[in-house]
Amino acid sequence: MKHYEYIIIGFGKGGKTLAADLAARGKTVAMIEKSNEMYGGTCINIACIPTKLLIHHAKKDSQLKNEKSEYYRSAIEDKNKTIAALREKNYKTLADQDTVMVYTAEASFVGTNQVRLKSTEETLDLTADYFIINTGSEPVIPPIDGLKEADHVYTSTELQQVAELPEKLIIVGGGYIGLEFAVMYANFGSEIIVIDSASDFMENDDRDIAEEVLKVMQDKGISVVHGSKATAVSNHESGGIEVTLEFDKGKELTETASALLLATGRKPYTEGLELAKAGVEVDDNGAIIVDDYLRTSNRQIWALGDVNGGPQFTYISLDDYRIVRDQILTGGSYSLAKRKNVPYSVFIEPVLSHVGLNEKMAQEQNINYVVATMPAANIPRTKINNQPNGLLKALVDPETKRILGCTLFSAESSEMINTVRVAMEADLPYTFLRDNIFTHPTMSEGLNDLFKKFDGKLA
Ligand SMILES: Cc1cc2nc3c(=O)[nH]c(=O)nc-3n(C[C@H](O)[C@H](O)[C@H](O)COP(=O)(O)OP(=O)(O)OC[C@H]3O[C@@H](n4cnc5c(N)ncnc54)[C@H](O)[C@@H]3O)c2cc1C
Ligand SMILES: NC(=O)c1ccc[n+]([C@@H]2O[C@H](COP(=O)([O-])OP(=O)(O)OC[C@H]3O[C@@H](n4cnc5c(N)ncnc54)[C@H](O)[C@@H]3O)[C@@H](O)[C@H]2O)c1
Repeated sequence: MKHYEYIIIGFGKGGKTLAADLAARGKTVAMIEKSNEMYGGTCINIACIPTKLLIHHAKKDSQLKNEKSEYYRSAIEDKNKTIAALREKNYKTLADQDTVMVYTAEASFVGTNQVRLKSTEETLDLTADYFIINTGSEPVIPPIDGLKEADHVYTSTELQQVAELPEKLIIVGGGYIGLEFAVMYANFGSEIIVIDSASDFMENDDRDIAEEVLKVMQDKGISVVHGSKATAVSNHESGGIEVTLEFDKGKELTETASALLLATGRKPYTEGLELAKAGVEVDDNGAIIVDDYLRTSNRQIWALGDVNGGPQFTYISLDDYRIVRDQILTGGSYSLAKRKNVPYSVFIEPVLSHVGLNEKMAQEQNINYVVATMPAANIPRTKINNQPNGLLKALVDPETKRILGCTLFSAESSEMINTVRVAMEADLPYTFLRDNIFTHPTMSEGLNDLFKKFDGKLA
């Protein structure tokens, strides 16, 4: 039976980065990926890269979109071409290493140090000294009557494969995927309804930010219904689908549409791994239980990325890699306990980015704060970009003058938020961003003005 020093299950961000590092040090590695359509993992094949490329295409000059169906089809074709090239590059990056073997097969544990690989051609057992599980997540499918029988019901992965632009799209779930797809398909020319079961739109965000986002979405013609669930779907005689929505505890409404997108969250993917045979425990949500060093209940096995139940972002899978790399290769001591201020960007229009606390969280945690807000339109660059929508907001600790959190709903906020995080991580006072030299005319210089607003508010 073939033996490796390391076996990595799943070609995700953390695992592939670790595999390359291990190979560079001459370690023997087996990378096991169950699908030849997924080399490089979720991000490059069905998530971040393809969706942001489609969002980019959707934003382009509307004159190009006279024939919106044709335009959409060509955007999907371009997306497919781009990710095929990325996939090949990712495959070669590992497969070309002398000490790495990429297996295209589904892995499951048969013992504490042994996995079984099943592909269409063969079944093969491998052993290793150490294992890294990096198998990602899968969509949560809500209980909706008629789902199995209805056509035109898609997850985000499936909808990206459909080259026909839906004339009208109902999106169940108003989280990251729901909002990004709503804006993207509205820009491609679809009519959009977003329904979410939460009682408030973007219920975890501050109301001023949520209201600003809602206003911008509605100005695009997107309808948002919160406190509502899809309870039943069926094929409609028009060729589309009929969706029954429940709202206000028991009231019902029927909508027809060309397609339905399910975007109600994602859960750790461990199906078929037979974790119990390796002594690896999972929690009630199906996430692999890990300690601060991402070690599972089997000390020879680590779990990285979405599968360990942490925040579901590619850059968190990469940060998980840093934790394991430190233990295996570089003798560092990075751990989950040291990870703070995880930022995020939701790629709507303008982009919504956040780091640290918002007012809601500060109040819930009884943390003293001073707040400042500023319309994005105050930033000169927005006159050039013609992107005046949005609101910037920051919280500062009145005692220490440190930044507690920041929400930027503005053009280019996905770049700006990283600057704010650096200031927070470096434990710099808010005056650092107030007085930092930013080039002009840029969106970043808006941070000077946002943080200047604290001057009169802080003793
Ligand atoms: C539509 C969408 C858009 C997103 N946009 C963003 C974004 O803009 N920015 C961002 O940071 N995050 C985004 N995310 C989240 C991000 O894609 C994930 O958090 C990230 O890709 C998870 O990476 P991972 O390392 O956990 O594993 P993955 O990249 O998910 O890799 C897991 C791999 O394991 C394989 N696998 C599973 N089981 C087995 C098995 N038994 N044997 C062999 N192989 C197996 C799978 O086929 C898969 O290739 C998005 C997600 C979605 C769905
Ligand atoms: N830009 C990014 O970084 C990005 C983009 C897309 C996805 N992602 C990642 O992918 C993950 C999954 O995204 P997502 O949008 O599926 O999940 P999510 O958790 O962000 O949002 C799910 C939404 O669905 C709603 N919901 C749940 N059940 C429902 C039901 N039965 N009916 C109606 N609404 C319901 C919830 O209230 C919530 O608002 C995210 O957690 C995120 O980490 C990140």
